[in-house]
Amino acid sequence: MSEGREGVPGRFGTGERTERSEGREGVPGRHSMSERSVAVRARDVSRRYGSVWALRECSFELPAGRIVALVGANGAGKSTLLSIIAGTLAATHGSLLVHGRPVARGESGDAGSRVAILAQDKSLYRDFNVSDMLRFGRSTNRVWDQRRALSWLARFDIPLDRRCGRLSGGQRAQVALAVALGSRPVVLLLDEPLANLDPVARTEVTGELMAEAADGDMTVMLSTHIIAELSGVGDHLLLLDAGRPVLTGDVEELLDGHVRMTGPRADQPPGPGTVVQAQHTDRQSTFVLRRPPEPTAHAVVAPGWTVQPLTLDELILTHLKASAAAHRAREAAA
Ligand SMILES: Nc1ncnc2c1ncn2[C@@H]1O[C@H](COP(=O)(O)OP(=O)(O)OP(=O)(O)O)[C@@H](O)[C@H]1O
Repeated sequence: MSEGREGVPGRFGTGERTERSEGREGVPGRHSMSERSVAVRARDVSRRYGSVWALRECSFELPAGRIVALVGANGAGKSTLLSIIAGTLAATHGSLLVHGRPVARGESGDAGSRVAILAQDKSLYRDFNVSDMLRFGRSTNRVWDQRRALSWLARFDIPLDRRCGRLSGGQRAQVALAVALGSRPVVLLLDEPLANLDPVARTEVTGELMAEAADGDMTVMLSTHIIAELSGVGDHLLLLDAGRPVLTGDVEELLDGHVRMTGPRADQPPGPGTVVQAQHTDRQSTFVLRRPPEPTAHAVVAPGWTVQPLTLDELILTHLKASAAAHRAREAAA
């Protein structure tokens, strides 16, 4: 047999549901989720490799039944975080709950907290044909939904009798996804899985995944460092920079909660909110503001100032720049 398995499946922990939590990390969202709707809750999760901190004090909540885009530059800690959620890697500090249950390494799981991870190097058994891969999925998972796996493959015209080694990279990604979906995970983690798909297939796959998530109350978390790939992919965002979450929340709410204000040179913006970025010329100032949640605060626009919304790309890049500046300031102060 050639390669190792792809990220077939799951992991799971046992334990009790815990208290409702309010904690938020980085930049807060507008409301905290009820216990039932939280798929993943991380508290101060950190991971060190030797002297390198890949993740530092990550605290966040991810909603159930949604598509979460995990975004960050190369080396930001995305794969490390996904591996910790999957239970294939231990955190150095902190706690992580999947549907209220602690993630523990090496356990076979219960149905309430099954996590499937599709890693970047998703190798299938090259000598297996696609049907063999499904049989393999059935034999290695306590829960197996053959119909779901088959229907995914049919939707994307993947021939069942073709050996995996003879499939294109994109088709192999589809087989790996079918096997992962067949294990009926409550959380499906996709580590840059769409890289081999062409843009049309990528849009189709993410659309289908959204439908699967909505139907089955499954949470999908997919990582990418390509911001341009993001559009329409996720409805919830977790942005990592240098191992720390710098922005997390519902994409629409985040977009709604930020504005760019441009006007005459000023030290402070004319409206309320947290300044994420300030840029000045001799005559003009531009502020990106995170607005406070109160609706009344939205109305304030001073004479001579214009207020514009941000695109998702702009929102992400602005927060990444702000995070990098804060990082430099921390280092300078140390
Ligand atoms: N096994 C390891 N040993 C030592 N350092 C590691 C190891 N795995 C990851 N790192 C380091 O931890 C940090 C985070 O890596 P990680 O792979 O989680 O980032 P990533 O966001 O997934 O990156 P990419 O987008 O390039 O895949 C990086 O500085 C990386 O070099």
